[in-house]
Amino acid sequence: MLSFEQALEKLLAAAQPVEEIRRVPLMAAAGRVLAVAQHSTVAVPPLDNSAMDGYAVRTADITAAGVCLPVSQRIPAGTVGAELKPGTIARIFTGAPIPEGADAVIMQEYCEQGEGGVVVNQVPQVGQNVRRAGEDIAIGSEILPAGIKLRPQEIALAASAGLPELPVYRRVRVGVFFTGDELVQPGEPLPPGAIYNSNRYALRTLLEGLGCEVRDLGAVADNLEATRDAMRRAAADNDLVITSGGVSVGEEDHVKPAVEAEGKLDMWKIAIKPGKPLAFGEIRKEGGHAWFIGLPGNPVSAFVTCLMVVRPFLLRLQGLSSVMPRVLNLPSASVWSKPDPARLEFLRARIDEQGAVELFRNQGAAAVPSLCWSDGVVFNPPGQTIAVGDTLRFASFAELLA
Ligand SMILES: Nc1nc2c(c(=O)[nH]1)N[C@H]1C(S)=C(S)[C@@H](COP(=O)(O)OP(=O)(O)OC[C@H]3O[C@@H](n4cnc5c(N)ncnc54)[C@H](O)[C@@H]3O)O[C@H]1N2
Ligand code: MOO
Repeated sequence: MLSFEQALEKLLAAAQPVEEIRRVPLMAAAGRVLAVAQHSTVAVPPLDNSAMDGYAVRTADITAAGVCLPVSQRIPAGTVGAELKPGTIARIFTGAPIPEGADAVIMQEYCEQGEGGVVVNQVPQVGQNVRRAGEDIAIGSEILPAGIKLRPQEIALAASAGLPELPVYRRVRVGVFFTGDELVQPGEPLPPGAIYNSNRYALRTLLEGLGCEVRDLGAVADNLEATRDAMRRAAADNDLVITSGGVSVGEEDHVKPAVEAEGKLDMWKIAIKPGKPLAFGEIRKEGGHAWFIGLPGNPVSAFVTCLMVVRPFLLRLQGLSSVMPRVLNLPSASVWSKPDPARLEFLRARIDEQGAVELFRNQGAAAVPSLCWSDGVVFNPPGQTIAVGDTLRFASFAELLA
């Protein structure tokens, strides 16, 4: 058996970011992966400006509270004032540039109308309520590193530096299909011995959520010719082909022989639960190959291995530099007395209001409700029992599915 770390190491050693890079308008860049680091060609803010509505002053003119000074100009945001005459103050608004000669802004709450001017009821400090040019973004500085997924906040940062478009990696294309004579689609009647094809729905929505273009070939007849044909079609336009089922030791399935006939296959046993059997390989196509990953058929196994094993591989194809989920150390609210002696368990769990981890009672490899009830998974090392209060390593679905 491979350890979880060994399996990831092998996968990540194979994965390279897709080669094509395209420039897309900023508005279309959310959710994409930035291919080239970005630097700001402007300072933000561009000029020293006021953080408050009030009066721009020369601090030397106001050595005691109660001084009355004439207002020599008015500076709304979007305009640039003249040099501030000594012995005067300037009406100024939030975001407006500080006039030459002024070195502080007094909030209007500390000022009142006086005879022939404004009475200032505060002694200002130099720099008070002044936002310095470049204090948020220095000109020429790197604002976005390559290899990050662009969220609304990164789009905002690019916009504030005036960038109209960004270079992103092309979306990764994944072909999926499903074999198994027992599978029927939701909406169809369920004959004896049949089950609904839930993996199709799980994997397709999960992969789309991770930013992939998914080509879904649907259910494929359970014979070698149809499976080989589906492998070729799934590989043709795509970077990666994913199937579920037929990777264990049974003889009924055609996924393994189809991949062997159309490319190369490596059968792995990974010391994880759920999700021990996994097929990794490649399918030949014009000009190269598509990667192949065969997930186990059990619905929870397929879902969890897709998140824990396929996801890092996929993120690397997408061009992301950080591919492992953040793991938090949290106290357990549950007991776990029957750990697997040899495999790392991914236990479905949720976080209670105290921030403690509760384990779902049914950790079976087919129990889809465990995924819905949970907020994420606990990484439980082989043979480790759990008592209330023990520290658990937890990764959240909120992060794994985004
Ligand atoms: N003798 C052994 N038997 C099994 C072993 C083993 O080591 N020795 N491993 C077990 C483990 S672990 C898993 S996981 C499964 C994986 O089996 P396969 O990947 O070959 O999957 P199938 O046999 O095709 O299906 C397993 C299970 O999942 C259901 N299934 C399949 N596809 C779907 C789908 N699209 N949607 C919903 N459910 C699906 C299928 O009906 C079976 O119930 O093997 C164990 N056996
Ligand atoms: O470990 Mo299998 O993946 O039982 O479900």
